[in-house]
Amino acid sequence: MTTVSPPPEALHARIPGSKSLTNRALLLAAAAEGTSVLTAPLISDDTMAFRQALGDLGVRIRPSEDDGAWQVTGLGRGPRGTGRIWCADAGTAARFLPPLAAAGHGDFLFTGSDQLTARPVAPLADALRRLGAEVQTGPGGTLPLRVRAEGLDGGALDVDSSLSSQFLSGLLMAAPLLRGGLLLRAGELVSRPYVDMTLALMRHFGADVAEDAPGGFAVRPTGYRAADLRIEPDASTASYFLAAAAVTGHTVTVRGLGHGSLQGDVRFAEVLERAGARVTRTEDAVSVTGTGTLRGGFDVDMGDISDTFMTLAAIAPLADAPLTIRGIGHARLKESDRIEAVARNLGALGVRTDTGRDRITVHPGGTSPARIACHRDHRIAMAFSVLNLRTGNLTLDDPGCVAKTFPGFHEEFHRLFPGHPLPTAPARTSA
Ligand SMILES: O=C(O)C1=C[C@@H](OP(=O)(O)O)[C@@H](O)[C@H](O)C1
Ligand SMILES: C=C(OP(=O)(O)O)C(=O)O
Repeated sequence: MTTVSPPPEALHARIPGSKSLTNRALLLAAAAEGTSVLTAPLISDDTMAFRQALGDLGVRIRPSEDDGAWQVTGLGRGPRGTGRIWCADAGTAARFLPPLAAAGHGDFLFTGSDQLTARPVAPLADALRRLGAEVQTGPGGTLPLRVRAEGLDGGALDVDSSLSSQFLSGLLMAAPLLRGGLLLRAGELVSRPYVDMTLALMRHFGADVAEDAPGGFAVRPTGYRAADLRIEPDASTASYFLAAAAVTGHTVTVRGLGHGSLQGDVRFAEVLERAGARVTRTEDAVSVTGTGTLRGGFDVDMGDISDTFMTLAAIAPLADAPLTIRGIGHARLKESDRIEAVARNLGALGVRTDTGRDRITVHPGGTSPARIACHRDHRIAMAFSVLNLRTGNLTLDDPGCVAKTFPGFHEEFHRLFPGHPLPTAPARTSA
């Protein structure tokens, strides 16, 4: 990757804030002593659900005087009380909030949509039980999850992080509130860059956390102190705009995602580079320029950046040779079984795919018109919108599902690429 200035003719994509940074910052500010200001937070279904849930746990969050920033007045401890907390579709809420509640005092019932209820929380429930909280889950270790707690002493714990890194992130963020701190050991760990993001934000809010050995974390019982944070644009969302550059031959620049980004998904640009696109990164921005063709014939492990695998898989039929994406077994446990959902949708277009437990191979070709089944999964809607810039013959069965992370996706995509149709009904917006 070269580090020269982005080309002057670039289309500038206006990418909203990172969901993962917004929800972490909300939680850490909520647990901190004092008032924190979060600038440029994401406003979408997932972050509004998280914000509402913290409000229900007694945290005061209000708009600041200027520019849509949020002022969060922290509790300086875990929450106290009794109540039912709605997590909607947000995996981050279901996996980050129960450990915070367990570090507080009371009786909390976490519930969510049918989609979220189908996703696992058992490893988190087990970990909280071993720490001394009283925890019940629904059938098969899913939501609803009930936590009764009188604070936690802490100790040492192995955490099963093979299905999702969110269990580890949730426990890590609660750890400074435990009476004796916490030693956490993750065995097989998926989505590692999200854990690094967790550690960086915990330190920003004053925590003392060290990685003593690979996958072994020591957290001291310091609590948190308030801190201000500007939220970076969402790198997973940026992937659709950068991929659009790659397949259309335009240059797209995203400001705010430069060298120092805290998000692993910025590395999606490197995958596009392997596929033949020109990529530049500066201190402040990433730019991708398409070359008109997409190079296939390679095999890439996207286990660390699996939210972006569908962005590549959806455009892979345009490549000049088959493409294999590996390491993505955990993507079967997200808003949809993403390997299956991508394979079926590509199949409907006439594209050949081979799938395995944790991989997919996409073969070139196929241009039949199709109605894409979104499975209420925002990333399917956004990924196939990129392919449609080239094929022009796809429709989405649920364009509004983009609201989970980017309610204004269709408008911004249309602004940059007028060939992208605006949906007749606007996306649901919870703001
Ligand atoms: O911690 C986070 O903010 C996230 C972690 C990832 O989940 P997994 O760890 O389940 O892969 C990612 O897919 C999700 O969108 C956000
Ligand atoms: C998997 C995702 O979300 P979450 O796990 O936070 O619900 C996602 O946004 O792709």
